Amino acid sequence: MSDPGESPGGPARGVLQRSTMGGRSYFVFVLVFFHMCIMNGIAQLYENHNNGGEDPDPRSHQGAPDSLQQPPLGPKKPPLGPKKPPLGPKKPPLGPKKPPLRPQKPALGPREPETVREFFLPRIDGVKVGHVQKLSLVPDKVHEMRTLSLKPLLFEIPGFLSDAECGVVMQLAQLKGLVESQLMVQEGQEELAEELDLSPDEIFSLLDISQDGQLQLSEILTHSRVREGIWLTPESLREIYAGIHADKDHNGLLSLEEFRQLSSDAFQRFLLQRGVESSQLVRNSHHTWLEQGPGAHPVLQSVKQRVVHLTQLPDPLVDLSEPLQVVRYQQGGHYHAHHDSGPVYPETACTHTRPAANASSPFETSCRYITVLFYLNSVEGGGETAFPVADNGTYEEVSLIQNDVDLLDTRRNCERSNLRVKPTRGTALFWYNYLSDGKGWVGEQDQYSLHGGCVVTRGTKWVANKWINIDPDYQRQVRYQQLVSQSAQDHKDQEGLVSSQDMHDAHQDL
Ligand SMILES: O=C(O)CCC(=O)C(=O)O
Ligand SMILES: [Fe+2]
Repeated sequence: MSDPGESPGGPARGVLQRSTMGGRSYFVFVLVFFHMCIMNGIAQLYENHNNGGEDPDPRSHQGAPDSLQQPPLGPKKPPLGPKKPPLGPKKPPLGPKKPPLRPQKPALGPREPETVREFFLPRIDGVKVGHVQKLSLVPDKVHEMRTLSLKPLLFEIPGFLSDAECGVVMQLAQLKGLVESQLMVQEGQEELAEELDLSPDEIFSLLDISQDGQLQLSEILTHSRVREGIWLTPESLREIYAGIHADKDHNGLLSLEEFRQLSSDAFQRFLLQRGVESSQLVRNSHHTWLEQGPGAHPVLQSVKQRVVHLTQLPDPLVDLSEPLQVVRYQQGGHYHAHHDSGPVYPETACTHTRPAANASSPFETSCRYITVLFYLNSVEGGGETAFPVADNGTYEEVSLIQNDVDLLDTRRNCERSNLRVKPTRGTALFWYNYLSDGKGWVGEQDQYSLHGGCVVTRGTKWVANKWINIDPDYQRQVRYQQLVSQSAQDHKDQEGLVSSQDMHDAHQDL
């Protein structure tokens, strides 16, 4: 499954308003349950945890960081590269296994219609779990980067940030102000639901994975762990069943007959009236965003530059990514397991390249190719980052919840995760949310990159996320960068600052 932390359930208020009686009510129920079940399997898969209603930050709702949404595109962003030196020489050595920045061009398969790829994303070789590579990220210091898993490709770099830098980032975040990371009621999925045209029997059949004519709790939860932003557990689902008299024969299962009789009014009313504590949400934290471009605090700029070196990506890709997200969990805080970015489908639009998209798409995700997670403090108790299925032999969605044990539940089952990283101040984790497509670009989502923040049992936990946004659609990424560069250029030209040669040189990196 993809990120459970985003608007999977959908439009409680809208549905309540619309639900009347009889056939209409039934139809609405179908929509509601479709939300619960199918939209989580589809729409949610398309989006990432910060799109949709959980995140009150406007840049999350609308997709892109403020600086990327404002036309013209680039005032806050540095120009894309007219003056940049070639990519290779300025990168620090990463040890013997460093992949070439411009490997031999692989066969491209079906010929691409517009431009041939001229750029190949570097991808660091993990070699094997436990492998250590030396990095020179800053002068006079050698960092060690240890491979923690190959699925996902995940590394740990102790001391990536100094104690003082961690302090500055936390202070800047506090100065800016943190907001709750999750809104209760998710908006914006109603129209999507109305486009759906499935009968209750069809929905039932889709949910009934084992095809035994009964819906088990795990079959419901596999498709929808989240309702109204609330993390559903087997217990809470039983409570809902009891509250709306769904399970008439009290056998813990929903038959088709029981399923057909469910009323959406009752279901919605139960959830909304029950009242919710923050511990029952998908995510229980506060966060803010810090820009890292020119004019930002030197520490933030320096961290960004270090990320460029770490990832070996060209500056523009990092510059045009989301700002730094700083997150604070208070005692009792958590973040259930999720993917930072959604899977790739032809219809998927990336938030950051939306200005360069040809057509509007109903599905949007942040397209976070890489996550760099910084621990800004060492946590007194709990708060580990869990990777439930890291290096698992297989990834099976249905195996994530078995016998009432939900591996994605970081409040209860973190200790069952394949990998847990204890927060240590200054350490950075770094992983790829996507595989390579084998042709030097972004491939499939790496399902093994599921991760979450375990409940903080003592003290406060501070982390920061640097997400590197890259569009799996190479052409769209190129178009977007050209657009940004052109926009920045237009600005400069108006001010008489640059020559046409500079314009010509733009985007040589991509
Ligand atoms: O808090 C953690 O350890 C993980 C945070 C995370 O996954 C996120 O913010 O996306
Ligand atoms: Fe995450």
